[in-house]
Amino acid sequence: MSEKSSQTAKSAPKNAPSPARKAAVDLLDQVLDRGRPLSEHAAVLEGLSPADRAAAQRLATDVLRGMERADRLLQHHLRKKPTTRVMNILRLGTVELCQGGAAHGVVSDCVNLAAAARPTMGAKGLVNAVLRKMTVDADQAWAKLRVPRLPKWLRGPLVEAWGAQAVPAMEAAHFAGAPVDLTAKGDAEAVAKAVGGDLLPTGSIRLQDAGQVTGLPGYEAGDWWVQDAAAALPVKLLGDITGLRVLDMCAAPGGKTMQLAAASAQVTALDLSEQRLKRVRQNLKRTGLTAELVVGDAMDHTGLYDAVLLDAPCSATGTIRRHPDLPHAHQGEKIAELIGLQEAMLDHALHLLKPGGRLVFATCSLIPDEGECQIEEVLAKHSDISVETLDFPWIEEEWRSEEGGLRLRPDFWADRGGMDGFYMAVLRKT
Ligand SMILES: C[S@@+](CC[C@H](N)C(=O)[O-])C[C@H]1O[C@@H](n2cnc3c(N)ncnc32)[C@H](O)[C@@H]1O
Repeated sequence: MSEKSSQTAKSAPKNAPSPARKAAVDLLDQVLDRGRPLSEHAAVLEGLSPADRAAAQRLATDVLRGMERADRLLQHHLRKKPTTRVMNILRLGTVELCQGGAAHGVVSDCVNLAAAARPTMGAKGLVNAVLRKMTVDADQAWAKLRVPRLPKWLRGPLVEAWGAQAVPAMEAAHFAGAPVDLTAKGDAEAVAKAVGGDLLPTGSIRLQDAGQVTGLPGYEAGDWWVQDAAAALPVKLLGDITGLRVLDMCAAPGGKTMQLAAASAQVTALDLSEQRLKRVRQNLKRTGLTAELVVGDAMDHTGLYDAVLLDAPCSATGTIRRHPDLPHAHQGEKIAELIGLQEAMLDHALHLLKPGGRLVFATCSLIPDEGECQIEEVLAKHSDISVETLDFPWIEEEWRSEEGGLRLRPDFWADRGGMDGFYMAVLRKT
């Protein structure tokens, strides 16, 4: 942890654990004990300094990424498995020590963390003894362990869909984490220069080591927003949309709404969640872009549009690089329901298209039932719908899927730092 993020700890009573480590373990408890994703725990981070908040999130995601390795190392030193909270303190200490954390600071703070609460107080000695052993050579053992695997509920279907070679490559991408990608409101080359990033072939700007993004040039002026390079492609597939009426059917937090507005479309941004739509409003304000915002259920929405973007709710399994909590927080029990919702939304979205209008269907999922299969079903059901041929110079042949869409995977662009998993296709009403 950085000096800055432990400042609060310095002013705290002697032996108080650092707020960032305590919050990191609280976050891990929520994910691993209660099955709730990290995005739902804003309350855990309340009252922390921005530096501690960032450190807590980074520590929790590092532990979730490396948990399989940490558990393998820990099992050699534990006769029986301790409570989840004690285990999470041990996981945090192990991951930090194996990734270059300062031995004394990490061990003593994890001991303080155990001592700070009644339910874990009795495990203080255990935490001390186990983590001290880890300081000897656990980092070398760590480096020799295999890349952590996805849990079985997800690994099985992915091996079936993409093959036994592809999945380890995806797991390596998940373990490596993700760089920060930006989408420029205007001149992408100028933004790349200003922030010192690389301009990707698809027009996004990539920063391998971004630091605090709000401190980057052009943030206040709203010259760009953070958006994975793959997530920026569905809107690009619409080409020139100047002056067209476009419905962004599931808009929040608004990355694609801003792209549509920046491309001079007349945008209606719809979302079921009033809370999440507030983020769209803030994003539009910062970037000086305009869209009509509507809170409502996509299934009740009426109107006729030149184009509809349906970035549907999905399993989000394509975003595990950034959200390593996802495969741990649940077992995929909601996926069948999501597939049904996507199908119903697709059908409804087609009714909102003018004749000749186009619909982009996208999901940040690696599961074909939430991508390719949805398009195959639409084509089988609707004789007036066809798949548009995608003809952009930045499309790589490897991305094309049989039914005419694009399949993006985290193991693609491995030499550049990967991309989120996504599916997208453009349909036309004839
Ligand atoms: C994948 S996210 C959209 C991301 C967004 N397009 C972007 O690029 O920032 C899916 C969104 O669908 C919204 N949603 C879920 N069910 C909905 C419904 N029935 N009608 C409208 N929006 C819905 C969720 O609130 C969520 O914001």
